[in-house]
Amino acid sequence: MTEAVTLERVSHSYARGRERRRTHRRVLNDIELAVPEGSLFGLLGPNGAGKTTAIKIISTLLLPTAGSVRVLGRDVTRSPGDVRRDIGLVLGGDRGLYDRLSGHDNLRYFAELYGLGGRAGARRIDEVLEIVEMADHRHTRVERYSRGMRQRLHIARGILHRPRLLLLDEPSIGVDPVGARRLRALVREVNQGGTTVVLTTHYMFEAEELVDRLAIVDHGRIVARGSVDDIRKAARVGEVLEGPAPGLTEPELDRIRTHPATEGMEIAEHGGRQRLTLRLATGDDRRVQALTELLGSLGAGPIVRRGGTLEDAYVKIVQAGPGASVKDVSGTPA
Ligand SMILES: Nc1ncnc2c1ncn2[C@@H]1O[C@H](COP(=O)(O)OP(=O)(O)OP(=O)(O)O)[C@@H](O)[C@H]1O
Repeated sequence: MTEAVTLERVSHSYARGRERRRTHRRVLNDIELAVPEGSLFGLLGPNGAGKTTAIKIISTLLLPTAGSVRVLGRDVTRSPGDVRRDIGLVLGGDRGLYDRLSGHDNLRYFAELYGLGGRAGARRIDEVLEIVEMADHRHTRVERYSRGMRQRLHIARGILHRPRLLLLDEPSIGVDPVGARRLRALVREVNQGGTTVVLTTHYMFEAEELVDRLAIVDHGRIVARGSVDDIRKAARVGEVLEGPAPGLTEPELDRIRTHPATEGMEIAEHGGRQRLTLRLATGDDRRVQALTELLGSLGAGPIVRRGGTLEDAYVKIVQAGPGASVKDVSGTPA
């Protein structure tokens, strides 16, 4: 399988201060990453982990302090211009569009920058406006667009020149659930059209629904990588029991915590109500049944039994900290 992106021992430090007082802060540390061509790849991690920095390095906006980065077979340091022609970049936030121009005129401006003028350019603009379902709003000024519409226009701009690789930094941030669902469908469609996609997100269900491979970055290091299933298995998040558990006393919670079917227990407050999540130590139905009955007798319920989610795995991995070895949590190498 050919790789669309490979990072080998990539590190990056930002400089702070001036001249003799200058210090360097390392925010990426020996990153190894391989994104297969055609895949929809997720880069996940807590705030400040280094995801945007990695996206900026892949897109040639930043030079890595150390290591080698190849994008679609080219070295980003030696051939940044060639790399740029083949990639689309959509950074989060409100930057990058001209508010006073209509969606159509924004795209015309960017099309000309890409050397896509004339009839071919006009046809391509119509095409991408259809793809992102913005044709009806083409003549409306961008300042009147909702956040979801802006994000769709950003993606339209990102795919105008038919890039082989599309980089999306938090595409659905701040977009309402209906808009976010449309965005996910759009990203999937772009990927199914043959474009490799690398996206960052804080929404685990979004990653779970969209990506076929992912890497979790924490404090500038990769702490897990593989498919969603690999990560769930490697983090050993098996099944969980979950449900409301109002007013349990400490001794009652202890009985639940020390039950042989319980591996871990979390209590969360939702709207003033306690909710219990129990990671199961075993798939043995009789033991799980006994635990469910204990919960029922203590007034907890209704209790639901479900498989561990990517979010369960992510929380476990990130809480283990960057010191935890990659091999403890990662599946097959990404
Ligand atoms: N231009 C810069 N100069 C100095 N430090 C920076 C710069 N950009 C980012 N950083 C720092 O580098 C670290 C990594 O930032 P980065 O934006 O890559 O993280 P991130 O994983 O994308 O975070 P988030 O999820 O919050 O967007 C952070 O500590 C951030 O403060």
